[in-house]
Amino acid sequence: MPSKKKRKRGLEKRSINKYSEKPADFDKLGSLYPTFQPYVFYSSDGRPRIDWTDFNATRELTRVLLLHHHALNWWIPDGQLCPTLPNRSNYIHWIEDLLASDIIPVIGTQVHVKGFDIGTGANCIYPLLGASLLGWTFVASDVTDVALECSEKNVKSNPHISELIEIRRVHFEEAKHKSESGNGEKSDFRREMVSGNLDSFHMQSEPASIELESSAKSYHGPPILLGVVKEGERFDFCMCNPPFFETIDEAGLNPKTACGGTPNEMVCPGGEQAFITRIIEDSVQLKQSFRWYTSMVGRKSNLKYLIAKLWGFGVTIVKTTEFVQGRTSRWGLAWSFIPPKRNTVPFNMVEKTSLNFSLEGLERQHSAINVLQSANSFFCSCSASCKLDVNSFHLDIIAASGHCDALLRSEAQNENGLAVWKGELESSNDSEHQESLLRLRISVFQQIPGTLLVKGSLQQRECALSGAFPLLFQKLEDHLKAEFCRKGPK
Ligand SMILES: C[S@@+](CC[C@H](N)C(=O)[O-])C[C@H]1O[C@@H](n2cnc3c(N)ncnc32)[C@H](O)[C@@H]1O
Repeated sequence: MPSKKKRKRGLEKRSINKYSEKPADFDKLGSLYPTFQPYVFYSSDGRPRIDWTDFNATRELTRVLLLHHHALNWWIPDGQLCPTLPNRSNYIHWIEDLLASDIIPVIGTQVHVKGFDIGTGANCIYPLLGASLLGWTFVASDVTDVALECSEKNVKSNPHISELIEIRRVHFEEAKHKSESGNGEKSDFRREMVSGNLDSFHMQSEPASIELESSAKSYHGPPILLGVVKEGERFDFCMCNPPFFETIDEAGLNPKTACGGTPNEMVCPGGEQAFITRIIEDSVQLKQSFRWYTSMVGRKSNLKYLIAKLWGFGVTIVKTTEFVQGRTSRWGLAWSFIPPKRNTVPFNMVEKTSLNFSLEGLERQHSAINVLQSANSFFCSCSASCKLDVNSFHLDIIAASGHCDALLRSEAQNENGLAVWKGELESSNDSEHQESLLRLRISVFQQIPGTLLVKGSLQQRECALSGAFPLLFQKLEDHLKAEFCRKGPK
């Protein structure tokens, strides 16, 4: 049963992901809901199926599942993005886990869990699930009239949770005014956009007059968090299923499914990389107004780019997860500016504590020791503490967040910097400081002549920086391959 009112913080029951194990039982749903029955047919093996390429079928399935499992009334107009519930539920449950882990402490005295859904869409799916399953309160933003009107309708048709959800229009003019009023914020959208003509907005071909220097792909669109979050507001988390694509052609809308999705929902200039980069940049300004900032990411290459960016901005923690649905993977990315709690419960920061790669095609004069020495200088360049053991062919590294930042941004410290950092690492007995250090071991083994295996192992999984391990190891791989591996036949 959905909760009737806001649940107090700490009284949250862990919810069950209804979609994690079994696929939907079309037979049962068809017999319970006559409006769904016409969409169910039986394949030659006798299994009940629906036609995933029929938008009406996927929308009706979503409608009956929300009604059946969550007692939610729901509808969207033709062509609007129809959410797949397993994937949306996974995201909600992941945030539930982040909040429950308590690694990032609660801010202020807020009694109820409060989330911000960036781009709630006509379907308003995250607030509806979060409020009905967990009693969370939400501010849900969007920019298009259809999304705002329809999400409002979806909220109102569920009176038992309607008081928990505020639908908030993103006003272009309001944020522009803020940026002109001298708070130093850059404005990158144009006056004609104030009219609210989002289609012309999406079609604008020139880049905006002020580009984001730091993003490879720049976002020029309506405000996202800055200018939408009100003065003094505090949130436990934000979440976002961003417009993933740069063009509607790129969206290519999976021919095997019909989940709708208009250009306004699926596309933004610069795609998800630019959109999430803007969320990150807004978070740098809003800092501790949110306990966790999160976003869904559609491409693994963007995930790597965004994580490196985050460390560069001095976040205290980065957490990722993979959401797998059928053959499609999406990733969850979370970060915070709040220092992690002392003596936190073990927290599953990375899936793998051991990674490896091979160095192939090595010249005869290059041995395992040369590779270890190169790894040693790689980590020393950022002033991490390194201990090379040439007898056992391994290198032990201890790095603080500043070292990880520097390595991920490829910035080495100067000699003075090295002394300060090393001194800090070696002299500190502070348990909190020790707990927040990343400890790695790099070992090198000969496999066959000309091929070495480099193995990296995380020595302490429960460390706030352990999320940096795969990224650092990837950087090391690039560094060693560039130095030792032959490019091709000479
Ligand atoms: C991919 S849809 C996600 C809809 C819904 N949250 C879901 O998961 O199905 C992206 C949504 O973001 C909205 N959007 C685009 N730019 C925005 C902005 N600057 N602020 C708020 N919403 C925005 C779009 O109108 C669209 O509804």
